[in-house]
Amino acid sequence: MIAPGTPLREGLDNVVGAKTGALIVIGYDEGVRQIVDGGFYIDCPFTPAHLYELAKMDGAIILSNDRKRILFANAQLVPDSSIPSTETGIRHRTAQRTARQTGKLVVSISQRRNIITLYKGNFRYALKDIGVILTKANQAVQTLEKYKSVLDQTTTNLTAMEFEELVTLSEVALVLQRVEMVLRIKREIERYIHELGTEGRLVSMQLDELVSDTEEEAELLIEDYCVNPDVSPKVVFQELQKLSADDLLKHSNLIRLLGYPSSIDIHEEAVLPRGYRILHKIPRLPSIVIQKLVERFENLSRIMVATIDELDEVEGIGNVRARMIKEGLKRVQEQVFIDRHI
Ligand SMILES: Nc1ncnc2c1ncn2[C@@H]1O[C@H](COP(=O)(O)OP(=O)(O)OP(=O)(O)O)[C@@H](O)[C@H]1O
Repeated sequence: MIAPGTPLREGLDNVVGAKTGALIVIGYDEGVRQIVDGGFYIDCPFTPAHLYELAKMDGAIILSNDRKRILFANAQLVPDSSIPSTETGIRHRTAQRTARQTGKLVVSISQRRNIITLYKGNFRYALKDIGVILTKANQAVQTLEKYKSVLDQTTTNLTAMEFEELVTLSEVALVLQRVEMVLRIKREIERYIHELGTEGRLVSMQLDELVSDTEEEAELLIEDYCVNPDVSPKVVFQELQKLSADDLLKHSNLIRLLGYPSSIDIHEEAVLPRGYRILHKIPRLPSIVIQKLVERFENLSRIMVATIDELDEVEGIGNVRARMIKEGLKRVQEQVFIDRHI
Protein backbone atom coordinates (compact mmCIF):
# COMPACT_ATOMS: atom_id res chain seq x y z
CA MET A 1 0.00 0.00 0.00
CA ILE A 2 2.78 2.42 0.83
CA ALA A 3 5.77 0.80 -0.88
CA PRO A 4 7.90 2.91 -3.23
CA GLY A 5 6.15 3.23 -6.59
CA THR A 6 2.66 3.66 -5.09
CA PRO A 7 0.89 7.06 -5.22
CA LEU A 8 0.52 7.05 -1.44
CA ARG A 9 4.26 6.67 -0.96
CA GLU A 10 4.93 9.46 -3.41
CA GLY A 11 2.63 11.70 -1.36
CA LEU A 12 4.30 10.67 1.93
CA ASP A 13 7.77 11.31 0.49
CA ASN A 14 6.62 14.78 -0.62
CA VAL A 15 5.43 15.51 2.92
CA VAL A 16 8.77 14.31 4.33
CA GLY A 17 10.55 16.60 1.85
CA ALA A 18 8.40 19.59 2.80
CA LYS A 19 9.02 18.93 6.53
CA THR A 20 5.42 19.68 7.47
CA GLY A 21 4.71 16.42 9.31
CA ALA A 22 1.39 14.61 8.93
CA LEU A 23 -1.12 12.34 10.57
CA ILE A 24 -3.03 10.19 8.08
CA VAL A 25 -5.75 7.63 8.72
CA ILE A 26 -6.20 5.17 5.88
CA GLY A 27 -9.82 4.08 5.76
CA TYR A 28 -13.08 5.47 7.08
CA ASP A 29 -15.96 3.81 8.90
CA GLU A 30 -18.23 4.38 11.88
CA GLY A 31 -15.35 3.74 14.31
CA VAL A 32 -13.24 6.46 12.70
CA ARG A 33 -16.20 8.86 12.41
CA GLN A 34 -16.72 8.71 16.16
CA ILE A 35 -13.25 10.03 16.94
CA VAL A 36 -13.12 12.79 14.29
CA ASP A 37 -13.77 16.23 15.67
CA GLY A 38 -13.98 19.30 13.40
CA GLY A 39 -11.90 19.70 10.27
CA PHE A 40 -13.14 19.90 6.69
CA TYR A 41 -15.02 17.25 4.78
CA ILE A 42 -13.52 17.72 1.34
CA ASP A 43 -13.98 14.37 -0.45
CA CYS A 44 -11.54 15.09 -3.30
CA PRO A 45 -9.60 12.58 -5.45
CA PHE A 46 -6.39 11.35 -3.88
CA THR A 47 -3.24 12.56 -5.60
CA PRO A 48 0.27 12.82 -4.13
CA ALA A 49 0.12 16.60 -4.71
CA HIS A 50 -3.22 16.97 -2.87
CA LEU A 51 -1.85 15.03 0.09
CA TYR A 52 1.22 17.22 0.19
CA GLU A 53 -0.80 20.46 0.03
CA LEU A 54 -3.30 19.35 2.68
CA ALA A 55 -0.53 18.20 5.03
CA LYS A 56 0.49 21.85 5.37
CA MET A 57 -2.59 22.28 7.57
CA ASP A 58 -2.66 21.18 11.19
CA GLY A 59 -4.61 18.08 12.14
CA ALA A 60 -5.23 14.73 10.52
CA ILE A 61 -6.05 13.68 6.96
CA ILE A 62 -8.47 10.80 6.46
CA LEU A 63 -8.56 8.71 3.29
CA SER A 64 -11.35 6.49 1.96
CA ASN A 65 -11.03 2.71 2.36
CA ASP A 66 -9.91 2.31 -1.27
CA ARG A 67 -7.37 5.16 -0.85
CA LYS A 68 -8.78 6.84 -3.95
CA ARG A 69 -10.25 9.86 -2.11
CA ILE A 70 -9.22 12.27 0.58
CA LEU A 71 -12.29 12.58 2.80
CA PHE A 72 -11.19 14.89 5.61
CA ALA A 73 -8.37 17.34 6.24
CA ASN A 74 -7.47 19.42 9.27
CA ALA A 75 -9.43 16.96 11.45
CA GLN A 76 -8.85 16.69 15.16
CA LEU A 77 -8.68 13.05 16.29
CA VAL A 78 -9.92 12.22 19.76
CA PRO A 79 -9.20 8.55 20.46
CA ASP A 80 -9.88 7.10 23.90
CA SER A 81 -7.12 8.50 26.12
CA SER A 82 -7.17 5.42 28.35
CA ILE A 83 -5.72 3.34 25.46
CA PRO A 84 -2.04 2.83 26.33
CA SER A 85 0.59 4.44 24.11
CA THR A 86 4.36 4.07 24.18
CA GLU A 87 4.92 7.27 22.18
CA THR A 88 5.94 10.59 23.67
CA GLY A 89 4.85 13.28 21.14
CA ILE A 90 1.15 14.08 20.86
CA ARG A 91 0.92 13.34 17.13
CA HIS A 92 2.41 9.88 17.53
CA ARG A 93 0.41 9.08 20.66
CA THR A 94 -2.75 10.00 18.77
CA ALA A 95 -1.67 7.87 15.81
CA GLN A 96 -0.99 4.83 17.99
CA ARG A 97 -4.25 5.14 19.93
CA THR A 98 -6.28 5.71 16.76
CA ALA A 99 -4.78 2.58 15.19
CA ARG A 100 -5.49 0.54 18.30
CA GLN A 101 -9.04 1.84 18.62
CA THR A 102 -10.13 1.70 14.96
CA GLY A 103 -7.97 -1.09 13.51
CA LYS A 104 -7.15 1.20 10.56
CA LEU A 105 -3.66 1.81 9.25
CA VAL A 106 -2.46 5.15 10.60
CA VAL A 107 0.62 6.90 9.23
CA SER A 108 2.44 9.48 11.27
CA ILE A 109 5.19 11.64 9.82
CA SER A 110 7.28 13.42 12.39
CA GLN A 111 7.97 17.03 11.52
CA ARG A 112 11.24 17.26 13.43
CA ARG A 113 12.69 13.84 12.67
CA ASN A 114 11.29 13.20 9.19
CA ILE A 115 10.44 9.61 10.04
CA ILE A 116 7.40 7.80 8.66
CA THR A 117 5.86 5.52 11.30
CA LEU A 118 3.06 3.07 10.60
CA TYR A 119 0.55 1.86 13.16
CA LYS A 120 -2.05 -0.84 12.77
CA GLY A 121 -3.70 -2.42 15.78
CA ASN A 122 -0.79 -3.05 18.15
CA PHE A 123 1.74 -3.15 15.33
CA ARG A 124 4.20 -0.28 14.96
CA TYR A 125 6.83 0.04 12.28
CA ALA A 126 9.13 2.94 11.39
CA LEU A 127 9.98 2.90 7.68
CA LYS A 128 13.68 2.71 6.97
CA ASP A 129 15.65 4.57 4.38
CA ILE A 130 15.35 2.80 1.01
CA GLY A 131 19.15 2.89 0.53
CA VAL A 132 19.67 1.12 3.85
CA ILE A 133 17.12 -1.60 3.02
CA LEU A 134 18.60 -2.06 -0.44
CA THR A 135 22.07 -2.59 1.06
CA LYS A 136 20.68 -5.09 3.57
CA ALA A 137 18.75 -6.90 0.82
CA ASN A 138 21.86 -7.17 -1.35
CA GLN A 139 23.90 -8.51 1.57
CA ALA A 140 21.17 -11.05 2.26
CA VAL A 141 21.19 -12.12 -1.43
CA GLN A 142 24.96 -12.70 -1.21
CA THR A 143 24.50 -14.81 1.92
CA LEU A 144 21.69 -16.69 0.20
CA GLU A 145 23.95 -17.49 -2.77
CA LYS A 146 26.52 -19.08 -0.43
CA TYR A 147 23.91 -21.04 1.53
CA LYS A 148 22.23 -22.17 -1.69
CA SER A 149 25.47 -23.50 -3.11
CA VAL A 150 26.07 -25.54 0.08
CA LEU A 151 22.48 -26.81 -0.13
CA ASP A 152 22.99 -27.84 -3.76
CA GLN A 153 26.11 -29.82 -2.83
CA THR A 154 24.37 -31.55 0.07
CA THR A 155 21.34 -32.36 -2.08
CA THR A 156 23.49 -33.77 -4.88
CA ASN A 157 25.26 -35.99 -2.36
CA LEU A 158 21.96 -37.18 -0.99
CA THR A 159 20.64 -37.96 -4.48
CA ALA A 160 23.78 -39.95 -5.32
CA MET A 161 23.50 -41.88 -2.07
CA GLU A 162 19.82 -42.56 -2.74
CA PHE A 163 20.80 -44.33 -5.96
CA GLU A 164 23.49 -46.26 -4.05
CA GLU A 165 21.06 -47.14 -1.22
CA LEU A 166 23.46 -45.71 1.32
CA VAL A 167 21.32 -43.01 2.90
CA THR A 168 21.10 -42.78 6.68
CA LEU A 169 18.82 -40.41 8.58
CA SER A 170 21.80 -38.19 9.17
CA GLU A 171 22.00 -37.19 5.46
CA VAL A 172 18.26 -36.55 5.34
CA ALA A 173 18.44 -34.33 8.43
CA LEU A 174 21.34 -32.39 6.98
CA VAL A 175 19.50 -31.54 3.75
CA LEU A 176 16.34 -30.62 5.65
CA GLN A 177 18.34 -28.33 7.89
CA ARG A 178 20.08 -26.67 4.93
CA VAL A 179 16.80 -26.20 3.08
CA GLU A 180 15.23 -24.43 6.04
CA MET A 181 18.30 -22.20 6.49
CA VAL A 182 18.04 -21.14 2.84
CA LEU A 183 14.32 -20.53 3.17
CA ARG A 184 14.78 -18.40 6.28
CA ILE A 185 17.06 -16.07 4.33
CA LYS A 186 14.56 -16.12 1.47
CA ARG A 187 11.75 -15.02 3.82
CA GLU A 188 13.92 -12.21 5.16
CA ILE A 189 14.61 -10.99 1.61
CA GLU A 190 10.89 -11.17 0.78
CA ARG A 191 10.20 -8.75 3.64
CA TYR A 192 12.77 -6.36 2.17
CA ILE A 193 11.17 -6.73 -1.27
CA HIS A 194 7.76 -5.74 0.14
CA GLU A 195 9.24 -2.65 1.69
CA LEU A 196 11.25 -1.79 -1.42
CA GLY A 197 8.24 -1.83 -3.78
CA THR A 198 9.31 -0.97 -7.33
CA GLU A 199 12.89 -0.50 -6.09
CA GLY A 200 13.00 -4.19 -5.20
CA ARG A 201 12.49 -5.56 -8.72
CA LEU A 202 16.08 -6.65 -9.26
CA VAL A 203 16.35 -8.25 -5.83
CA SER A 204 13.10 -10.07 -6.53
CA MET A 205 14.44 -11.42 -9.85
CA GLN A 206 17.62 -12.64 -8.14
CA LEU A 207 15.55 -14.37 -5.48
CA ASP A 208 13.40 -16.13 -8.09
CA GLU A 209 16.48 -17.26 -9.96
CA LEU A 210 18.09 -18.67 -6.82
CA VAL A 211 15.34 -20.38 -4.88
CA SER A 212 12.11 -20.56 -6.87
CA ASP A 213 11.84 -24.35 -6.51
CA THR A 214 13.39 -24.87 -3.07
CA GLU A 215 10.06 -25.11 -1.23
CA GLU A 216 8.74 -27.73 -3.63
CA GLU A 217 11.97 -29.74 -3.29
CA ALA A 218 11.66 -29.58 0.49
CA GLU A 219 8.13 -30.95 0.39
CA LEU A 220 9.20 -33.79 -1.92
CA LEU A 221 12.06 -34.62 0.44
CA ILE A 222 9.63 -34.78 3.35
CA GLU A 223 7.28 -36.97 1.29
CA ASP A 224 10.20 -39.29 0.54
CA TYR A 225 11.17 -39.89 4.15
CA CYS A 226 8.17 -39.13 6.39
CA VAL A 227 7.42 -42.28 8.42
CA ASN A 228 3.67 -41.95 7.97
CA PRO A 229 2.87 -41.54 4.25
CA ASP A 230 -0.53 -40.06 5.08
CA VAL A 231 0.92 -37.05 6.91
CA SER A 232 0.78 -33.99 4.66
CA PRO A 233 4.29 -32.74 3.83
CA LYS A 234 2.94 -29.19 4.12
CA VAL A 235 2.16 -29.78 7.81
CA VAL A 236 5.69 -31.10 8.50
CA PHE A 237 7.09 -28.19 6.53
CA GLN A 238 5.15 -25.72 8.70
CA GLU A 239 6.47 -27.40 11.85
CA LEU A 240 9.98 -27.06 10.44
CA GLN A 241 9.46 -23.31 10.03
CA LYS A 242 8.43 -23.02 13.66
CA LEU A 243 11.75 -24.43 14.99
CA SER A 244 13.95 -21.88 16.73
CA ALA A 245 17.41 -21.21 15.25
CA ASP A 246 18.97 -23.36 18.00
CA ASP A 247 16.53 -26.24 17.55
CA LEU A 248 17.18 -26.22 13.82
CA LEU A 249 20.84 -27.06 14.48
CA LYS A 250 19.98 -30.33 16.24
CA HIS A 251 19.45 -33.14 13.74
CA SER A 252 17.36 -35.11 16.22
CA ASN A 253 14.67 -32.38 16.09
CA LEU A 254 14.43 -32.66 12.31
CA ILE A 255 14.16 -36.43 12.40
CA ARG A 256 11.44 -36.20 15.04
CA LEU A 257 9.42 -34.01 12.65
CA LEU A 258 9.55 -36.85 10.13
CA GLY A 259 8.03 -39.16 12.74
CA TYR A 260 11.13 -41.05 13.94
CA PRO A 261 11.66 -41.61 17.69
CA SER A 262 14.33 -39.34 19.18
CA SER A 263 16.15 -42.37 20.65
CA ILE A 264 17.14 -43.54 17.15
CA ASP A 265 20.82 -43.50 16.11
CA ILE A 266 20.61 -41.29 13.04
CA HIS A 267 24.07 -42.25 11.76
CA GLU A 268 23.22 -45.93 11.80
CA GLU A 269 19.61 -45.91 10.67
CA ALA A 270 19.56 -46.72 6.94
CA VAL A 271 16.52 -45.43 5.08
CA LEU A 272 15.16 -45.75 1.55
CA PRO A 273 13.46 -42.83 -0.18
CA ARG A 274 10.00 -43.39 -1.66
CA GLY A 275 11.34 -41.71 -4.79
CA TYR A 276 9.10 -38.65 -5.17
CA ARG A 277 11.97 -36.16 -5.36
CA ILE A 278 14.01 -38.04 -7.95
CA LEU A 279 10.97 -39.03 -10.05
CA HIS A 280 9.99 -35.34 -10.26
CA LYS A 281 13.28 -34.72 -12.06
CA ILE A 282 12.07 -36.77 -15.04
CA PRO A 283 10.58 -34.38 -17.61
CA ARG A 284 6.87 -34.66 -18.50
CA LEU A 285 6.07 -37.24 -15.82
CA PRO A 286 2.76 -36.18 -14.20
CA SER A 287 2.52 -36.17 -10.37
CA ILE A 288 -0.42 -38.57 -10.46
CA VAL A 289 1.70 -41.17 -12.29
CA ILE A 290 4.53 -40.69 -9.78
CA GLN A 291 2.00 -41.26 -7.00
CA LYS A 292 0.84 -44.52 -8.62
CA LEU A 293 4.43 -45.68 -9.12
CA VAL A 294 5.30 -45.13 -5.45
CA GLU A 295 2.07 -46.79 -4.31
CA ARG A 296 2.91 -49.86 -6.41
CA PHE A 297 6.66 -50.20 -5.73
CA GLU A 298 6.96 -48.44 -2.33
CA ASN A 299 10.48 -47.13 -2.78
CA LEU A 300 13.01 -45.87 -5.30
CA SER A 301 15.18 -48.99 -5.21
CA ARG A 302 12.29 -51.18 -6.31
CA ILE A 303 11.35 -48.70 -9.02
CA MET A 304 14.94 -48.75 -10.24
CA VAL A 305 15.00 -52.55 -10.62
CA ALA A 306 11.46 -52.85 -12.04
CA THR A 307 11.35 -54.13 -15.61
CA ILE A 308 9.64 -52.29 -18.46
CA ASP A 309 6.79 -54.79 -18.24
CA GLU A 310 6.36 -54.28 -14.51
CA LEU A 311 6.30 -50.50 -14.94
CA ASP A 312 3.84 -50.95 -17.80
CA GLU A 313 1.36 -52.60 -15.41
CA VAL A 314 0.97 -49.40 -13.39
CA GLU A 315 -2.13 -47.33 -14.21
CA GLY A 316 -1.26 -44.41 -16.49
CA ILE A 317 1.98 -46.03 -17.71
CA GLY A 318 2.21 -47.60 -21.16
CA ASN A 319 5.23 -49.08 -22.87
CA VAL A 320 6.49 -45.70 -24.12
CA ARG A 321 6.20 -44.04 -20.74
CA ALA A 322 7.78 -47.06 -19.01
CA ARG A 323 10.85 -46.66 -21.25
CA MET A 324 10.87 -42.93 -20.64
CA ILE A 325 10.92 -43.53 -16.86
CA LYS A 326 13.78 -46.03 -17.12
CA GLU A 327 15.83 -43.74 -19.33
CA GLY A 328 14.94 -40.68 -17.24
CA LEU A 329 16.13 -42.34 -14.03
CA LYS A 330 19.32 -43.47 -15.72
CA ARG A 331 20.03 -39.94 -16.93
CA VAL A 332 19.38 -38.41 -13.49
CA GLN A 333 21.70 -41.01 -11.95
CA GLU A 334 24.50 -40.40 -14.46
CA GLN A 335 24.23 -36.64 -14.04
CA VAL A 336 24.27 -36.79 -10.26
CA PHE A 337 27.35 -39.02 -10.23
CA ILE A 338 29.12 -36.44 -12.40
CA ASP A 339 27.98 -33.52 -10.22
CA ARG A 340 28.61 -35.13 -6.88
CA HIS A 341 31.13 -33.52 -4.56
CA ILE A 342 32.98 -35.92 -2.36
N1 LIG B 1 -5.25 14.63 18.19
C1 LIG B 1 -4.75 15.14 17.07
N2 LIG B 1 -5.50 15.15 15.96
C2 LIG B 1 -5.01 15.64 14.82
N3 LIG B 1 -3.78 16.13 14.68
C3 LIG B 1 -2.98 16.13 15.74
C4 LIG B 1 -3.40 15.63 16.99
N4 LIG B 1 -2.38 15.74 17.85
C5 LIG B 1 -1.35 16.29 17.18
N5 LIG B 1 -1.69 16.54 15.90
C6 LIG B 1 -0.88 17.16 14.83
O1 LIG B 1 0.49 17.00 15.19
C7 LIG B 1 1.13 18.25 15.12
C8 LIG B 1 2.34 18.23 15.98
O2 LIG B 1 2.04 17.95 17.31
P1 LIG B 1 3.18 17.68 18.37
O3 LIG B 1 4.39 18.54 18.04
O4 LIG B 1 2.62 17.80 19.74
O5 LIG B 1 3.45 16.16 18.07
P2 LIG B 1 4.79 15.31 17.99
O6 LIG B 1 4.37 13.90 18.19
O7 LIG B 1 5.83 15.88 18.86
O8 LIG B 1 5.17 15.44 16.45
P3 LIG B 1 6.52 15.84 15.69
O9 LIG B 1 7.52 14.74 15.93
O10 LIG B 1 6.11 15.93 14.25
O11 LIG B 1 6.93 17.20 16.25
C9 LIG B 1 0.05 19.21 15.49
O12 LIG B 1 0.36 20.51 15.00
C10 LIG B 1 -1.13 18.64 14.79
O13 LIG B 1 -1.11 19.00 13.40
